[in-house]
Amino acid sequence: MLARHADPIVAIATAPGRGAVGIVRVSGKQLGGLAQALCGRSLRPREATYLPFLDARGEAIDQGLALFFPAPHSYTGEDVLELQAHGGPVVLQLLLARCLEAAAEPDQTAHAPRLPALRLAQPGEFTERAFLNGKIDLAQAEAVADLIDASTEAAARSASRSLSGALSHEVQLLRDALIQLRMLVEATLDFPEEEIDFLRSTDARGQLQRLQQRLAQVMQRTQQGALLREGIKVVIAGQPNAGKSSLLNALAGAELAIVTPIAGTTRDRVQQTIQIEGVPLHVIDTAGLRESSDEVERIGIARAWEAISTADAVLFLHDLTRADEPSYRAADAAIENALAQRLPARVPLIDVWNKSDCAPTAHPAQIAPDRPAIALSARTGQGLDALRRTLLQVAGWQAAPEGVYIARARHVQALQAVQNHLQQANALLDAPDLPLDLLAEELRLAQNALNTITGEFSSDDLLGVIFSRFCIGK
Ligand SMILES: Nc1nc2c(c(=O)[nH]1)N(C=O)[C@@H](CNc1ccc(C(=O)N[C@@H](CCC(=O)O)C(=O)O)cc1)CN2
Ligand SMILES: Nc1nc2c(ncn2[C@@H]2O[C@H](COP(=O)(O)OP(=O)(O)OP(=O)(O)O)[C@@H](O)[C@H]2O)c(=O)[nH]1
Ligand SMILES: [Mg+2]
Repeated sequence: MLARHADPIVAIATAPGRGAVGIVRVSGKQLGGLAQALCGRSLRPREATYLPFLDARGEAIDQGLALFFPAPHSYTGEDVLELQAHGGPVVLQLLLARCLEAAAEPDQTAHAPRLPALRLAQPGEFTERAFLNGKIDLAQAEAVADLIDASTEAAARSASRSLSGALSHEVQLLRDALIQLRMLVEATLDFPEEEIDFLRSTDARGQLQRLQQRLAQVMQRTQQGALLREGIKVVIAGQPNAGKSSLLNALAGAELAIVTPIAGTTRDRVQQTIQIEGVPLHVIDTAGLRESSDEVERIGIARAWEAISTADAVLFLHDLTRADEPSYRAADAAIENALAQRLPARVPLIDVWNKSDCAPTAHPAQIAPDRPAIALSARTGQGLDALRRTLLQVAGWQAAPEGVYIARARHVQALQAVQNHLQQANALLDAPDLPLDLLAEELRLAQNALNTITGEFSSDDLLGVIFSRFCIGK
């Protein structure tokens, strides 16, 4: 463990600015002396006490509630002292400074060895300690941040489920089954003469297959959770004047991008995150695609292609009122070709025929039979709901947010690694000479990958990345 984890830490736990109540929180070993110095008395464990918080001269900085959670029964698993004061930024700064000062005073009550000095907490450090002290696992610690960051009810509820251990529990069940299987294989390794018969008679294959099925279910649910947290990137592309900016504005319900009848209006990408059934969609409006001699417009078009190449889904916009013009169709066909070259096959393309309010026929010509096509009017809003439904569908959202737990791309990737190792293991079981040591190794790697989710197996780098994105005081 790193040395910094031994330091006592302090931070303002409440959001910056004025509030009804503000909290200064301290975590560390043996905080009884500090509590005594600030509160003028010893505190009963886990009991709110109304008292003055004292400065060095014994004068009250504020009157508030003090709470003392002796280790290990606290949020962090260490001693935790909470000073719940009036929520003014100056009061809280004074209390924070007083904590640092009091901790630096020599302790008159005991001849105890000098403790490490109290210091300001880094982002996420309280929660990191909760993780390091086994109060919560890594997936739960991530859920704490996701709960705080949640911008929709669906995101908040699913983060709360993960915080309660829903994802961790699924991972635990997978791990138990994996350990059973590993024990079987490792036992066989010890008795090489009987190996093949032994392994076959114990239904190792059946166990592995059941494990793979269960993994597939967990992956599916975890993908939903990751979708809820991370959303997808939807790029609106097409010829100038098709109504791309109008569509972005209609989806966002706000006049974000400039709309004019002049072809080539948009140059920069305009991005807005919208929510559909709680799923975040990062929608990007781009410059109209065409040959251009205008320097600024050419840069805009290059940026449009950059956005397209990193999209999770592309809305290919067409003007329904011009669908019968040969030159218009030729220009669309040229874009179609370029898209086919630049877009990875897995990225869904949706044909959107705009301006249905002005078109003689409400139905678009189907460009390709194997992809969704929608007619709508960005101006009147007709057809937008159908587009929203289609977007959720291509995102892979399976409705019913009840029961979804929040997850991250990192969790999905870990499960994919587990899946790959189990597939390897399956193939080895079929190999004629059954290379037991290789089989055992694949299962061991599968377990390591699984353990990265809950943090039993993790690097300091990973922890650094995860906790540094928290807010200070959390
Ligand atoms: N005032 C305050 N409110 C808060 C927190 C806090 O630290 N302080 N939290 C912080 O983020 C969250 C609550 N999380 C907490 C988690 C565990 C324990 C705790 O004392 N756990 C003990 C005892 C458990 C029990 O009595 O059942 C333990 O785990 O041993 C406290 C808060 C949200 N609200
Ligand atoms: N009738 C009708 N007109 C529309 C609709 N959507 C957009 N328009 C009009 O079409 C013109 C172009 O709209 P924009 O949204 O600026 O088109 P764009 O695709 O962003 O154009 P560029 O930025 O130049 O690539 C404007 O005059 C809009 O008012 C629609 O649904 N119906
Ligand atoms: Mg535009």
